[in-house]
Amino acid sequence: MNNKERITKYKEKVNDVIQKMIYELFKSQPENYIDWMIQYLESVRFQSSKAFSTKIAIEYNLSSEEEENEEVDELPLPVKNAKTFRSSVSAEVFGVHNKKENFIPRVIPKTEEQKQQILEKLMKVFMFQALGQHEQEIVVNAMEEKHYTKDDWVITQGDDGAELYIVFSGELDCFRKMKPTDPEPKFLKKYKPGDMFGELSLLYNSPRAASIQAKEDSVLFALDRSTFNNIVKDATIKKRLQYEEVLSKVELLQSMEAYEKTQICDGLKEQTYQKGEVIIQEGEEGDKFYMVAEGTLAAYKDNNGQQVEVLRYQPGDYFGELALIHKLPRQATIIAETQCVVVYLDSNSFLRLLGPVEDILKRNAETYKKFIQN
Ligand SMILES: Nc1ncnc2c1ncn2[C@@H]1O[C@@H]2COP(=O)(O)O[C@H]2[C@H]1O
Repeated sequence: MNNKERITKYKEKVNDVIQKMIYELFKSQPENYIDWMIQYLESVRFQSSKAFSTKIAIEYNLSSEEEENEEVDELPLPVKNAKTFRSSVSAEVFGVHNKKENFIPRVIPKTEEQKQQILEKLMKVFMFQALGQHEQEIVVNAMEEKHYTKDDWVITQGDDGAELYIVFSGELDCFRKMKPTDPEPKFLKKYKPGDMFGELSLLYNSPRAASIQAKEDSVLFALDRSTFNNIVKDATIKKRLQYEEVLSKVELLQSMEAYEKTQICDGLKEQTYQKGEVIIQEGEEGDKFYMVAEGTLAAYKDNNGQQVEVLRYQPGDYFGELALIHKLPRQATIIAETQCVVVYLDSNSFLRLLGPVEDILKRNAETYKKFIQN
């Protein structure tokens, strides 16, 4: 490429950003347009960094023609040509258009019994678990009961999304066309009572990434975009961004789909240990699976009263799976060698979310079979 061509290409790139910014600016007409533009450009910088694309990494639409033959599950930025599924992610993701101050939550009348039933289901969904009582009440009040008969489509891939759903009763199937040219969508998963879906387009202001059909008569509770935005969206995005980086270092999870990894992020809890603190004690019952986010740790086994070091862990490593897979007592004591940050899943979430890598876990566990008591 000669210098003239380079400048032309450069101009195109700069113009593209400026034109989009002006378009968004005129659309929202903020009073303080300088602050708005700074915020917008920061969001674009964040958006176009590689870190961002792997972090948001929720591209369930398709990208450019060159990639047309690949199954893409990352977010291609910026938006490309008309042959693709619509893939834009609005600046709303970054809070530019979020006007929280005017939020008046909707209230759909319900009996106390209905409220209790909704709350019960809500508390099984990770992203609602951390809510305070007042926020829980707002969400429960805003939920709308919806009935679908067998074969009804609840969500159609490519549509705009206005609600997320929690399954109260019934069963639904999730399908997705991986490429616009696919004749048939691929079956992805089933949804049963207590499951949640339809959150992606609310989180990232993107088109529906998959289609969902009732397999039998089903009752769902729908939460509107405005309540979702004001109560759970920021915390969920923050958590996903924060932990996707931690999970990206865990080799075990590399074969998992981006969407499955986001589900793990939602379920993670975090704990810090000081140097010398015991995270797991040999012989005890185990109910958590850990991944190392920061610091180093070591595993010791008791050998006639002597503690013998058998393994070391660093960021990206995991431990605590044996007790959960094989229902064994803890096979080693794990101690923090430095100050450590670990993220963990409880045993139910571990068994549910790590199903796709169970074989790898079992295979890897073979390597320390020699340490396991008969
Ligand atoms: N692999 C997947 N990729 C994208 N969406 C998925 C996947 N599995 C389940 N879904 C759900 O399907 C929903 C379709 O609507 P949304 O894009 O709003 O949110 C999506 C997710 O809740």
